[in-house]
Order: sequence, then C-alpha cells, then structure tokens
Amino acid sequence: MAATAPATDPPNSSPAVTIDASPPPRPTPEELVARAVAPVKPAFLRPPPVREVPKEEGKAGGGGAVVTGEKKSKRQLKRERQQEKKSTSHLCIEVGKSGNVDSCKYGTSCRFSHDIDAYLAQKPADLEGTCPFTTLGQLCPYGLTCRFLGTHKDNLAPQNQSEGNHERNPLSKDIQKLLWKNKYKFPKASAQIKLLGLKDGNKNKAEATNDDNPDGICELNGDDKTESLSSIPVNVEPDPPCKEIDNSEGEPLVVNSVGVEPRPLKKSKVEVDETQNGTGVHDNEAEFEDLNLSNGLKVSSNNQSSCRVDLITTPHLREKKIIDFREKLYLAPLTTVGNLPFRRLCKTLGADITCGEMAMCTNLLQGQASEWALLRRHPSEDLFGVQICGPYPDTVARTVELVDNECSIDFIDINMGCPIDIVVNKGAGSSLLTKPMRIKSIVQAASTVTEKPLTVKVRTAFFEGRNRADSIVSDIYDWGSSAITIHGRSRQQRYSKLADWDYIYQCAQKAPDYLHVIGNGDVFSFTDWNKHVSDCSKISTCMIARGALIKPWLFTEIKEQRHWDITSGERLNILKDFVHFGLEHWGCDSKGVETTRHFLLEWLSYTCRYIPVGLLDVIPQRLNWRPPSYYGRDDLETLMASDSAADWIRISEMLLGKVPEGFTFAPKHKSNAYDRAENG
Ligand SMILES: Cc1cc2nc3c(=O)[nH]c(=O)nc-3n(C[C@H](O)[C@H](O)[C@H](O)COP(=O)(O)O)c2cc1C
Repeated sequence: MAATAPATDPPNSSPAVTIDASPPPRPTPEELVARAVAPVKPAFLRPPPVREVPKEEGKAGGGGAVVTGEKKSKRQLKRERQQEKKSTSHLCIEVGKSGNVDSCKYGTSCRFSHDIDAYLAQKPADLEGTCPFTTLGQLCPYGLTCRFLGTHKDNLAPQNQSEGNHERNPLSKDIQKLLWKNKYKFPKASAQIKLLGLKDGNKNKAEATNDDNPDGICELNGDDKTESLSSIPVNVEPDPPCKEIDNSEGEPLVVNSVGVEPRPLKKSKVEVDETQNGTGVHDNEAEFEDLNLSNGLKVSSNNQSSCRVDLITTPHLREKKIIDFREKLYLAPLTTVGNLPFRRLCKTLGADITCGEMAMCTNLLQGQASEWALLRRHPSEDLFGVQICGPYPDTVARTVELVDNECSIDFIDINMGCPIDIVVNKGAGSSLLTKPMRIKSIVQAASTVTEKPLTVKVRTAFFEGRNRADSIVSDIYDWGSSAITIHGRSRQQRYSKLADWDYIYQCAQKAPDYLHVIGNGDVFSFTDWNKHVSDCSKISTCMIARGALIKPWLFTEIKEQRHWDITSGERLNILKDFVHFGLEHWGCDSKGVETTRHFLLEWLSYTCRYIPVGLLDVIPQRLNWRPPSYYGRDDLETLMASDSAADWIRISEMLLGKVPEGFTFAPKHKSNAYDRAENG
C-alpha cells in the first residue's frame, strides 16, 4: 500500500535559520484528489506496514511472489511428479469417481493408484462447507477425491444432473481430431476469401487432406504457425469432457433476428497490404472465378455432409442478427481474470453482456483444448460473445466459421486493441490499427461467414498522438461490423493516463446510425457511467473492465444508481460465491481447489484496490487514485485493503483451507503497479 507522500527537504536548500517543529498541514481532500491520492479520512490513516523480505524471492509485499517452503529445481519437481503419480495420493480418476477398484479398464497396468484405503488414509481433511455438486442435488463427479466428501449424499444418481446447468461450448474429441489433422473444412471462409480476392493461406493444405501429419499439428500459412503464447496468461482449465456438441443448447436468448438496413454495395478494392509477406494481396484469378461463385457453389464437405455454400458477394444482403447494446452493462473481456466463474459472479451482480477471454485464432484452429476452454459459456450468460484475435483475414474468417458452427454464442468480437508484444509482433491486436486496409479485409471476410453479429474492439491508436479510431468508425459498419468498442487509450500509452473520452465522443459522432459505439476506459461508478451515456447520445453503452475487477458490485451500483458502502462481510460473501462457482467449474478435488485458489489470488490482486465508500472524504473513488495506507472499519476490511500477496493468501485460506506445502504465487497482471497493467 502506498504511503502518503512524505514531506522531504528540497535538495540543496540553504541551511535553515529557524526550526519549525510543527508538522506540515495535512493537504485538503481536494488537494489530495488533485494529486491523484485517495482522500481517506484522517481517522483511518496509518503508517505503511513494515514487511519482511522473504529470503527466496526478495520481496513479499506489493504483489511479489510468495514462497512457502523450500524452492525446488525443475528436475526435482518432475521426478517428484512422476513418483507422486504412482503414489497413493494419486488415485485413478475412474476408481475415485466410482469408489470401485474394478471400474478402471486398464486394471493393473493403470499408471495411477487403485488403493482406496491408502488414498483415504493420506487424504487431507475435508474443507469446510458443502460439495458444490451436492448443493445442486447432483452426484459429485469427483467422488472419493472430492475435498467435501463428507457432505456427499448416497441417494444421488448421475441422471440427476440438470441439463440446464451445464456449461456450454465444450470441444468434442471428433472436432478436435479434425482440427489436429487439418481436415476440418471451411467452405464459407474459403469462398469468401476467394471472392474478396484475398490470399487463402490454408487453401492447399485443405485440398490435400493432411494425412501425413503425424503430430496432428496443422500448419497455417499466412499466420503464426504453431504459436505458443506462453507469455500470455492462459487459463489452465481442464480439458472438456468428450461430449457431442449440441448446438441447440443455449441458443441466443435475447437476440432478435431481424434484417438490417442494406449497406451500399462496395466492390472489393485491390488490397494494399503494408507487410511484405504477401497475405492479403489482390488475386486477379480469384476475382475471375467470383462470377461463378457468386451464384452459389456446391462445395464437397469433409467433416460434415456435403453442404451448399451460400456465397455472399453482397454483404449488405445478408440477414444479420442484431444485438441492441444500448444501456446494457457490458463486462469487458479480461484475460485470466475474466474467467467463467468471475463472469458468472458478475451476472449475479447485474452485468448484462459478458465476453470470453481473448482466444488466439491459430490456437483455436489447431484444436488446442486450453484455448477452447476460453470459449466456455455458463448458462447464466444470456448475452455472450467470444473474443478472437488474429492478424490475417483468412485465419480470422476460418475461426469465425468454426466458432459459429461449433459454439453457442451471441456475437463474435475481434480484438484489434491488444497491446501485448507477442500479439503485436505477429501483426495482430493493436498493430492492426496501423493497417486500416487489413482491418477492412478481416472484417469483410469474417462478417460474411456468420449471421451472428461481428464486433471489433480497438484502442484510440497504436502510437500516442496519432489517433486512428475515428477513421475506422465511419466505414466499419459497411465492412460488416455491428459494433465497435473504443478503449480511449493508445497502445503506446497503456494505462499511464486517463482514457480520452472526448475523443471517444468524437468517434461516436462520426459513426453511422446503425453502428453501435461502445465506450471504454476508467468507468468506476454509476456517475461515470451516467456521464458517458448522457454526454454523447451516440454512445450505446460503456464497457467495464478494471472497475468490475476491483468492485464487481459496480454493476449493481449502476442498476440501482447508488454508491454502495459495502461491508467487509458482504464482500467476503461475494468472494465465497466466486469460490463456489470456481469449484463447480475447475473441480472440487485437490487440483480444482488449487486452480480455484490461483484464480482467486489473481483476482484479489485487484480487489485490494477498492477503498470503502465510508472511509473517503470525497466520493466516488476514481480508478487512478493511489491509496494511502489505511485501516478498515474492522479487521477483515483492513486485511482486504492489503496489497501484500501474503495477505491475499490468508484470505484464500479463509475460503479454501491451508495452501499446500511449497505453494507459490505471483500475480500475472501486477495490477497494483497502476501504470504497468499490461494486458488488453
Ligand atoms: C487484466 C486485464 C485483462 C485484459 N484482457 C483483455 C482481453 O482479453 N481482451 C481485450 O480486448 N481487452 C482486455 N483487457 C482490456 C480491457 O478490456 C479494457 O479495454 C481496458 O482495461 C480499459 O478499460 P478499464 O479502464 O475499464 O479497465 C484487459 C485488461 C485487464 C486489466
């Protein structure tokens, strides 16, 4: 926690003649606000806590890594993992689930233990609370390995599971295999790419069905091949169960299917690509063939039965479903922290629209389970979009076709604002803002392969001072986008200054009537939200990101038009709900408990920035205020204000029991460094 600025002697000041011992007068609340320091009432101020520096990592507080127990080498950890698999603590999943040693088809050759008695003898004591599945009246899929085993009921049968509660958008093994072998066909995307005269990086691969790819890795031309986004925080969600996809499940609940105003027909222009790699160049031959294609073409399909592809030469004729974004509370896509349990929590607190974490097109096209986990949708997410990110029209269009075919979603958002180096260096995310023609071809190609609304999310610009969003806003509707979200900062600026809402308003003024403009940046109270939607009638709504992370009840505040002086107990209940949703999603065995803890800790690195309403001399709190060190109104409120990872771990232990031996945690987003939050 930052301390209030100490009074320091000015450098090289001349020797003082008289010594005034009285402390400098405390700045007024208005002066503090002017210096972006939170005006906490003097009665609650305290000196910054002195923290011990941990021997191993060099820092404990301020979001640094916390290590409990000795640090081990990678090799040692691997050896231990292998030994552990065979140890009694690693009970075979099938045996654990059924409680029957004969249920595993691998019998004695199974790599995991079948010794139920030995497993139960070493299993840690149950956690406090009830099994989340028992609470739902369902049979717990984790059986003996559940950390709430004592609360299981005998009389529940598997069929007791309520279908309506199932998470949607699992990746079926069949589809994953097709993707691995590069045998999934994209007739709509290929045809549109051809029609637009763009290069189809996958054309040859798709035609020569790739049987000789022993690793099952598809190589994608024109894109970032077997990209590993190891530096991007990736959700470590479990592989989805092997299930048939049922697209009837979770059909859009609030989307009306109506035709939109015809867009003026635009002839596809010669594509001028700013990069040297050739993708996106005009292809005369393809344009020739367009004449035939425009009347519809029979395309033999691979994975599905043969289908007739309705080629859209005139995007304006397609009947697009539309979403009315106006005045709906939109929870931003948030890598890592915007996971399904968090979105579910925000739904309970008043969010209307939710969006999955950014998923990379290449990884989805390769059938990577961890990336597909980012597309999961909870049934409570009744207006739900997924966000994808890719640098080329062909890969983005194929991803849109794939997601449209296999997932239950209401809209697809393309991330053109991501500032992360690994994304930008591949030509995706905010680097697209330097390539307006590429934006055009991506949107044109992608929007015509789906009837679902396509939206884009941009920043003001790539470089500070060279705003670009306004030039895109006037055309993007004609290219095929239903909405544009504008985050009022450039890529270069990251979070260093306040979002430029005046520029967002200027962009909105330039938008055609049918385009929804969604403003984004620094919304942290109902008054912020009111101001933006009333200042500019062309703004449909505001997207809320860090505001929701720091105080997810912001949605309630906006709906109820009040500043909620929430108590620490009420905040703890919100954390409990998250933990409950987390255990349901990631599992209630030891692995699921620790995954839930991990994501809880990531989130707590944001929640500590909330300053209770009752402690402030000026309300509402602003996102850019630095908090002084302060006491809460009770011990829990004080603990919740701590920016020390050790204290976040203590909170996690109140909800999920003691951390295991050797537990480490370092927050991914380092949110407490206000100007360093890097993502998005
Ligand atoms: C932790 C974190 C993760 C983010 N992940 C994404 C993302 O996956 N996709 C995206 O478009 N923006 C992402 N963003 C950016 C936000 O959606 C939003 O545009 C930005 O934070 C500005 O809004 P705010 O001022 O309300 O926080 C992320 C932001 C944060 C802080």
